[in-house]
Amino acid sequence: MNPTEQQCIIDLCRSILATMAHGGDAQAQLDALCRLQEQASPSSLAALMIPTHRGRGLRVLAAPSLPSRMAEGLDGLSAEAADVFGMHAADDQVPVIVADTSSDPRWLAWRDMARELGIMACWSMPIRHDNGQPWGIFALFGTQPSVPNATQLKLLDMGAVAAGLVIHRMRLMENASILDAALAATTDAVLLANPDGVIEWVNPAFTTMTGFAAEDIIGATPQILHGPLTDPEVKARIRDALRQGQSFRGEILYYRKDGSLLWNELNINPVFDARGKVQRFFGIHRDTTAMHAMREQVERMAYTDPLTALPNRHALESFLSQALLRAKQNKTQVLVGMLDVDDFKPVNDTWGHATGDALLRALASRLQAAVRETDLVARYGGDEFVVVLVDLQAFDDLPLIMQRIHAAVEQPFSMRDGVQIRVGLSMGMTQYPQDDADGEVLLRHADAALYRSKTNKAGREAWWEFWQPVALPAAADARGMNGS
Ligand SMILES: Nc1nc2c(ncn2[C@@H]2O[C@H](COP(=O)(O)OP(=O)(O)OP(=O)(O)O)[C@@H](O)[C@H]2O)c(=O)[nH]1
Repeated sequence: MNPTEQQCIIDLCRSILATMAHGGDAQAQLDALCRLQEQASPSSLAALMIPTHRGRGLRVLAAPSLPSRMAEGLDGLSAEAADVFGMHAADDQVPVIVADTSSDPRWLAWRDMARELGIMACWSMPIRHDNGQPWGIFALFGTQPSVPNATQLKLLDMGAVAAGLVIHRMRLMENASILDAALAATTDAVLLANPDGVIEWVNPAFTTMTGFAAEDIIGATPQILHGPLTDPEVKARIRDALRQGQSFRGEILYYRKDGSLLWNELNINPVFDARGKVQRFFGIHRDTTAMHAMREQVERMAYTDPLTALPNRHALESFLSQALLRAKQNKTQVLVGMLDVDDFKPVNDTWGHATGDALLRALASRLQAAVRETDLVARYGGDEFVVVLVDLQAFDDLPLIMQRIHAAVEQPFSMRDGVQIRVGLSMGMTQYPQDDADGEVLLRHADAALYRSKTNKAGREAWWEFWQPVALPAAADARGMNGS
């Protein structure tokens, strides 16, 4: 290669590098690469062609100097043409030189078209991806039959490599913009954090979901979303998983920017670099607040009596077993009282079921007001209620508590249309640990005591009855108490 040719290569190389370094529009760069080839090989026209979407034929990607008639003629060339240009050749970067399209047998099928378009020679160089897949071809069409000299071949080779880089960048940008569009369209919030958990990027749905704009949160860590009710155990699980470069999937309670609660189904995955080191964490957040509220409501309903809104029998059983456990630990006593309204049936019969319902509701709130917050009043069914009095050190306060409970029925119930209704109350009681340690047994004892109280309703001295293994007539006096 003589000094002039060497200089020519150096000049083109510099021009290619300048074009690449300039950045900007990929199409403009490809056009510039075509023009540089044309400068190096006068009386030739350059075209960059890439496979069609289905990969069978060819379409023109850049051909700034090609008359439109020629570009249209080349656009959509068949798979066979792509082969002739060397696109699928097994060897890497081997040019295909057709010195004379009118006599070369490889151009037989396009001879007429070539003559019509004035393509008399064609030098083409395949452009390949790292994985060997063909990305396209860089072709120079001569208006006269000709073969390239060594310099021209070298320049074509360099042009093809540079075009490959630009196409690669184009593909990356296309993929990135597809990804951007998908992330912008999803209703899931997406977050990208560095290995230290510092947030680097969030999508628009993240802002919609949390109220935090990108500028509020970029540079912070997801702890900005935590609050007093965020489960520390879940936080620790996330921390541990990420520290070990593992994924995390689970539900966490976050706080929106305005302080409102946000239940989130969280899916965090590490993104590794080529050496297997965590490079980023990719988090997808799905808002489960509505689902959570619904679940809580269903759970509440399962534990709540719909008429009085008191805890139901199910809730009573779990409360009682917990209360007994605590009482065992703290060596305190628990009292279980089963209450039944006296002569409630006539209320329904006289004033109607709706009035009966209203009375039960009013009685429920009076009973609830009569006990401490830590105690429990539950509706057991019909006109029956259960009180569980916890943390009793001794039974000294019992007369007072009983008085307060009975006070619930001492004032008449004011119903619609000025109707005043009075009812009585009966109660059967049992106590932990004296009578039993099992909640179910204690409830049975209280029921049995209530039954005895009801049986003696007409002639009884007290409105309540303690459970006794054997029915002793002076049960109340034996415990040193007097009923009202
Ligand atoms: N309004 C209303 N009535 C109910 C409800 N559940 C049960 N009852 C009625 O409550 C009454 C309870 O029956 P009892 O306890 O035998 O009737 P009682 O007149 O209170 O009899 P004693 O308890 O022996 O004084 C029945 O008439 C049931 O129909 C309810 O949710 N609403």
